[in-house]
Amino acid sequence: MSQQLSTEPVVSVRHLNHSFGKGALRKPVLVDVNLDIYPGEIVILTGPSGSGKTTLLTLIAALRSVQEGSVKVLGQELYGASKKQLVQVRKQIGFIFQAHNLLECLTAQQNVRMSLRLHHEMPMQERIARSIEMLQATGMGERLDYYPDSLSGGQKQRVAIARALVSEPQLVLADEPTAALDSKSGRDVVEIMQQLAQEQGSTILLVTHDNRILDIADRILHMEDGRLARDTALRA
Ligand SMILES: Nc1ncnc2c1ncn2[C@@H]1O[C@H](COP(=O)(O)OP(=O)(O)OP(=O)(O)O)[C@@H](O)[C@H]1O
Repeated sequence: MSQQLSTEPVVSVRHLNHSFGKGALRKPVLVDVNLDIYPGEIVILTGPSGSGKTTLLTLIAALRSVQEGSVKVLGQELYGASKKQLVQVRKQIGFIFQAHNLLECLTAQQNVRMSLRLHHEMPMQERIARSIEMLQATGMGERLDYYPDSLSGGQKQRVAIARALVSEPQLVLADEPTAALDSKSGRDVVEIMQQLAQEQGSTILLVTHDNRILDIADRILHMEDGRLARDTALRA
């Protein structure tokens, strides 16, 4: 990706090591991980269960502390960063998880609008308009006022995508977004993610076991035993 080499990476990881447990029970989970992800890339992180994918994703998400090495996200070094700095980074990331984490007491539209609550400068009318627009873009325009318990798994995941993307984050992190879905719904949700991210110029890092969606990636990173074993470019 020659044109990207001159661009600053959105995510840059150097010599990252991570362990769980202490003393004799200490278990290394990530071993000397190095990677760069550039603006606009869709990168899939795959590998066997227990290979460290979620641990790596949560470190990049500023959801756990970096023990050793460097993790730079959107220009901020996370090693040694303060709580305030970590919160600041998290605010700029869109999250999509397997368990969509929608608030059951809020409608689809209210769930999406929640994502804009930190945008104090944005008038309420605009927040509402953007939330509706994003739900329409994910094919949920007919169900704006539905509560999560009356939506199917695929529909909930579409709401979760709308919620993650409505603030136009530079970085979207997704952990098994299709795991709870049948193959058609799974394909649909990743295609929506791909299309919206392309329109917004967002970068996506997506952890999955789902071989049916690998082709949406620009690059596939394969983890084994805590190491990055392969880095395969699908599109130059
Ligand atoms: N909080 C924790 N405390 C102790 N060990 C943990 C913790 N979280 C994860 N582990 C261990 O770290 C290793 C890597 O876990 P991780 O969840 O990162 O793997 P994964 O590749 O995402 O797996 P899967 O595909 O099954 O989700 C596993 O052996 C797991 O048991």
